[in-house]
Amino acid sequence: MNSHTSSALLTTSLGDIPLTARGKVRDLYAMGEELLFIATDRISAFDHVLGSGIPEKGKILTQLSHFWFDFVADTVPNHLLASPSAELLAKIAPYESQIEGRSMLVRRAEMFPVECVVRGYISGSGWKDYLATGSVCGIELPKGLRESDKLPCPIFTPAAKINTGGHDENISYGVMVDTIGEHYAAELRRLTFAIYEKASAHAATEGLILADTKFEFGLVDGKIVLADEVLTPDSSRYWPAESYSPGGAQPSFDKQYVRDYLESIHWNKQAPAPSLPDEVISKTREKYLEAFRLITGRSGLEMVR
Ligand SMILES: C[C@H](c1ccccc1)n1cc(-c2ncnc(N)c2C#N)cn1
Repeated sequence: MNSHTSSALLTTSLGDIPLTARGKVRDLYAMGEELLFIATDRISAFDHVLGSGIPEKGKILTQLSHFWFDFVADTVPNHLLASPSAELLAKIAPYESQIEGRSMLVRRAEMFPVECVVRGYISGSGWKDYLATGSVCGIELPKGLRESDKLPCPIFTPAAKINTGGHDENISYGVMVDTIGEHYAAELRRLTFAIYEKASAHAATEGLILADTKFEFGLVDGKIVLADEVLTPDSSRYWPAESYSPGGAQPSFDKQYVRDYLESIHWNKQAPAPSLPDEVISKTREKYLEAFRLITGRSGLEMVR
């Protein structure tokens, strides 16, 4: 059993810690006010979880989240548990070897039902909305933009979480205000821009364009905290600056080998997701490690925490 299958084997609980939420590539277990956030080695592409995992992907992305939580800690507090209870540590001890480095112990937060997306470049669903309406989330953009163009300034483009596992729905800031109130909407927008400014500047020093990213926030003891994973290649678009060329979709820093392979076999997206050749797996793992090294400045995958 390896880590991209282990969470499948821990489908409903980790010992007697019940599964509380399961995403395509992440699992969340809950014990009272303490949660265990596990990143698996599963990889998704074109909204499908593929038949092969990427060894250590969960660990690499978890260590990236730890790095970024620390990097922006003076801007926003986060949901990481400063001191997990002895009871929780005892409960997860039997699984430590499976989840070491790819799990975060976090505090239960009252999550805002909004994904806080910030875009420095026009791409993905933002590009589709721009083509259709000339705007994104009600924000009118200059005419004549090309796909992947850098925007005159970053834009805040929230999305409503769709629990059915479908695509989240881009909403206007006004709808966000109606949903969570003006105070929290304004504060989450401010924090989103502040974090993006710091993170994109750091990424740029390492030759990476942070094109866009998605944050999730919650309330712990009435205070806003940054939650979920943060600034990982799964929650962000990272592009290599050296090959940046607006006018079309940019190569994904981490998933391009997978995408190219799936295109090469003319995969019918209605069919079960295929497994990946060893070469695609190993090259993709190398890209995740490269992102880790560039962003953290660490040569190996020694744990941040
Ligand atoms: C979307 C995400 C998710 C993660 C893993 C698997 C499926 C979904 N999620 C995060 C929470 C959550 N709830 C309460 N407190 C928290 N600190 C967090 C966090 N992070 C609920 N869902």
